[in-house]
Amino acid sequence: MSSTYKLNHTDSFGNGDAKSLAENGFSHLTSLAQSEKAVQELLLQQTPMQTTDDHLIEFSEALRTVAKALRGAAEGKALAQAEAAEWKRRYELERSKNVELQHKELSNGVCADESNSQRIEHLAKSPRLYAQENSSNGMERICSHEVLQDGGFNSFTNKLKRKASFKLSWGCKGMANDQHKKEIVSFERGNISTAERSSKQISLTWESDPQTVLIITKPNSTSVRVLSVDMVRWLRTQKGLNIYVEPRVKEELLSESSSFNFVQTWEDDKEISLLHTKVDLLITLGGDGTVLWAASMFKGPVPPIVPFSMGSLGFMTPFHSEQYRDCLEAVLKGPISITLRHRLQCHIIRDKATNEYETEETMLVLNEVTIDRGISSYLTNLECYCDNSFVTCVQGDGLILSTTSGSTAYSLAAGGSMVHPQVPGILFTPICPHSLSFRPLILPEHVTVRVQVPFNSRSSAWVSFDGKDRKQLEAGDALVCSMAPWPVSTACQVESTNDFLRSIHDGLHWNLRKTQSADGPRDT
Ligand SMILES: NC(=O)c1ccc[n+]([C@@H]2O[C@H](COP(=O)([O-])OP(=O)(O)OC[C@H]3O[C@@H](n4cnc5c(N)ncnc54)[C@H](O)[C@@H]3O)[C@@H](O)[C@H]2O)c1
Ligand SMILES: Nc1ncnc2c1ncn2[C@@H]1O[C@H](COP(=O)(O)OP(=O)(O)OP(=O)(O)O)[C@@H](O)[C@H]1O
Repeated sequence: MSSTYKLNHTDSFGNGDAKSLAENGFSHLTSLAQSEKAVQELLLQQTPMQTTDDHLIEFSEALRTVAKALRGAAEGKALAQAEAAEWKRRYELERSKNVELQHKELSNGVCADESNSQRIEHLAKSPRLYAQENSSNGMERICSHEVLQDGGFNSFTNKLKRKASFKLSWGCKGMANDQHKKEIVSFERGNISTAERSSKQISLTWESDPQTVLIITKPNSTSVRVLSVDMVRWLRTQKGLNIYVEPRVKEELLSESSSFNFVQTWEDDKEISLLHTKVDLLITLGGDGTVLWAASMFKGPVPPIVPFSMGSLGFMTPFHSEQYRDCLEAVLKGPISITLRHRLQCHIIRDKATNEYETEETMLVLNEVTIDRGISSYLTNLECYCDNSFVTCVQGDGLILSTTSGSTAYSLAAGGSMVHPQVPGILFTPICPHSLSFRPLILPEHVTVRVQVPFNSRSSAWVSFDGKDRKQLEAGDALVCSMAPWPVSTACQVESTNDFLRSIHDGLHWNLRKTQSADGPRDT
């Protein structure tokens, strides 16, 4: 029988044996006393000038050690400040949302019972904890719309608005029982085994009928414009849905016919920030850029997206516009397979910021965040850390931190691997590194990556988010990046893996080669 053992988390310092430590400590003391004696004997033999030089060298080494320690402490502080600011931002966001809902409820005259008010109080104090408690109480529904959107108090918010609810379930294609089984790691009797895989094909099943659809369209395209007119009319007359479009599109529709005045839109950013509470389904008409654009409008939870291909490549747009009616019929009925695409949340910490709350607005990316040399002709010099551990210094044109969805975009062009979008991870791909040994990395999804422009950098660097919103990073500024809690779910044509393979075959002609003919030399 193999021996039994326990798996434990250990800290990075390790916990050595106390006895051997004491012994080591004793032998250190003895050797220290001996070396001190040796140093004294040496000093007696030396001239006064030599002694002064030695002292100066020793002193400068000590100063260097202190400077190194101070730099380490400053780096640790910057990271802690970034984290504190992010938590504060989330806390304020949740709190203001809850207070707003509470006010709405009072003004609607709905009498909140005691348990609801306690829950609101609890949420306002500790939104994240509440969401976790709620989502881990052994229910089969492990990732519900309500949990992502409202922190779990759906019965209360249902009184305030009408949103279609749905559930996500993890299961194998074709399996009758698609109930999610948690991944179980067992280490009984010294044997480690996993019972279930955590990430299976995900399907979305509506629990109540979707009622509101948002349509986002690529601008300046006649075919998109023609299709959007037809689709809006069909969704309204045949499906009786409420429809939101961008202000530009509403104008286009009204210029077509005044009968489109039922179409809704928004006026400012505040209204955009509330869209996720009203919209059940998001339809995009365009290419991958339109999907990126639509996702970037949602700084928090994103409604499920049905992307129609009206561009040239369409990695994330599996649906054909010609059959849009059949496709939307199927989606509105459900269940549908989805790809849950992770996003990265990024924020810039300015060296000039005087306190930890002075971070800039958090940016969410579906493809990647890129730090490059911009218009500068010098090499970028970027110090990279992963959870406080030094990774490397990028010297080249720049660095791409990509999601797995973005692995087939810019990261691919820079030599990164193609990764199935359902794999959670952060790709660390250099752009033209001036080194023969810089291979791209894939980091696990739970890490925080920090990229800093060193104080002695010759030039500044530039950040862009999904290829947009360029910002300058001066010496001393840093970009902090981690996995966002709000993924983007896109409907699949068949299912996630089939769609991914189809897109790399059709879009990139991956590994296309004429098949070798059967005639010719063979192994005997
Ligand atoms: N050298 C490069 O390959 C390069 C350079 C700059 C930007 N980009 C990519 O362009 C994206 C912005 O896209 P856009 O449409 O707004 O700009 P765009 O109009 O310049 O199009 C960029 C191209 O990248 C494709 N693309 C976008 N996301 C993709 C994905 N996840 N998988 C495969 N291909 C994808 C698009 O279909 C399009 O053909 C950026 O996020 C970046 O990934 C690539
Ligand atoms: N609703 C929108 N409002 C403003 N800009 C948009 C919108 N939708 C898309 N864009 C921008 O338009 C550009 C082109 O969009 P998209 O990539 O969808 O079309 P495409 O270039 O024809 O398709 P493909 O990328 O497949 O070749 C992108 O830069 C995108 O950011």
